Amino acid sequence: MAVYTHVPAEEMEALLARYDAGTLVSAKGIAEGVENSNYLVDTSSHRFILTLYEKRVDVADLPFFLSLLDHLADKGLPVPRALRDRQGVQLQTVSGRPACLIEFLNGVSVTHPTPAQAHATGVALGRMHAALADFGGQRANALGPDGWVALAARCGDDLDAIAPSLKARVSEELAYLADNWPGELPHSVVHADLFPDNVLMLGDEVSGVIDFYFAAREVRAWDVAVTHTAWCFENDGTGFDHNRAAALIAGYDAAFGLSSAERAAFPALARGASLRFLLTRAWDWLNTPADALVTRKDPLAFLRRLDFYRDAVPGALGL
Ligand SMILES: Nc1ncnc2c1ncn2[C@@H]1O[C@H](COP(=O)(O)OP(=O)(O)OP(=O)(O)O)[C@@H](O)[C@H]1O
Ligand SMILES: N[C@@H](CCO)C(=O)O
Repeated sequence: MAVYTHVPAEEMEALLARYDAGTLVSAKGIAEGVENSNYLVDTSSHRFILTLYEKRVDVADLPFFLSLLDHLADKGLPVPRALRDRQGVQLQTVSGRPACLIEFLNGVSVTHPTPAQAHATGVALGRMHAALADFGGQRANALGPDGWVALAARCGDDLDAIAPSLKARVSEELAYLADNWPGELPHSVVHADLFPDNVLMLGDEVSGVIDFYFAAREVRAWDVAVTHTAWCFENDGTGFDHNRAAALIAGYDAAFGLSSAERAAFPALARGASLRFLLTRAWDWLNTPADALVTRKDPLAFLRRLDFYRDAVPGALGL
C-alpha cells in the first residue's frame, strides 16, 4: 500500500483548478508502489496520476527527473510527462508534499513475463538508452558501488539477523566488486529500476515506462543487468529463465547494442545489480516497523540471484 499522505478532495479540486484539466470526478489511492503516494485521479475530461513525493526522493533531484521525463517523451518514448499548469509550473505542493500531476498511461504490469514481453522490454530499454545519448542532465548514482559500501556499513551486524553469515557474504561481494567493477565502460543516464512493475504492457507491447526516481548517471550496461536480475527469475530469486533472458538481451541488442566488453563484464554488472537490491531491501527490512502499512520486500530473493550470478558460466546468462 502506498498512500502515505491523505489528500482531501478540496485540495485535489484546488490543484486541478490550476490546470485546463476538467473538474474532479474521483480520486483513488493506488496500492502498488512503496516509495511515493500515488492517486488515480479522474476528471470530467482526463485521467491522471497524482504523485506526492515521500521518503527517498530528494526534492532537489525533482527538476532532473522531470526534465528526463520530458526528454524521453519528446523523443517519442512511452514515458509519462508531468503536466504544466497554466503558469507553466510542473512541481506543485499538495498536502505539504512536493507533488506532480502526471499523464496516465494504459497498460498493466506483468508478473510472469513471456519471452516476447522480455524482448519488448529489452527493445524499450535500448530505445531509451539511444534517446538518452544527448541528455545532459546530471545526477550521481547514490546506489552505485560507493553507495553499496556505505549502505552495507549502515546495516552492519544486523545483516546477520536477516540470514546467518549475510554480513560476511556481503563483504565478500563488495571486495569482488571493488576489484572487478567495470567502471571504464560507457556511462549514460540510466533508469536503474526497470522491474516488471515499472513497465506497463498491452499484450506483448510496452505501453509505458514509469518510476524514474532512481535514474542517475552510471555504467550504461548496468541498467541492462538490473533489468536482467528483475525480469529473468521468479520473484523469490529461484527459477532463472534462460529463454526470457536471451529474449531480453536480443531485444536490447537489436535496439541499441551490447558491446563485447559489456558482455564480458556482464556477470560483474549483474552481481552489482543483485547486491544493490539485496542491500536496499535489507535496509528496509531492518528499518520498517512491523506494523507499517508497506509490505517489506524479501532481501534474500536477491541473495539467491547474487549466488546464481556468482556461480553461473557467462554462456548461461542468455548473452
Ligand atoms: N503514469 C502512469 N500511468 C499509469 N499508471 C501509473 C503511472 N504512474 C504510476 N502508475 C501506477 O501506480 C503504481 C505505483 O507507481 P510507482 O511504481 O511509480 O510507485 P512508487 O511508490 O514510486 O514505486 P516503487 O515502489 O515501484 O519504487 C504503478 O504500479 C502503476 O500501477
Ligand atoms: N525495485 C526495487 C524497489 C525500488 O528500489 C525492489 O524490488 O527492491
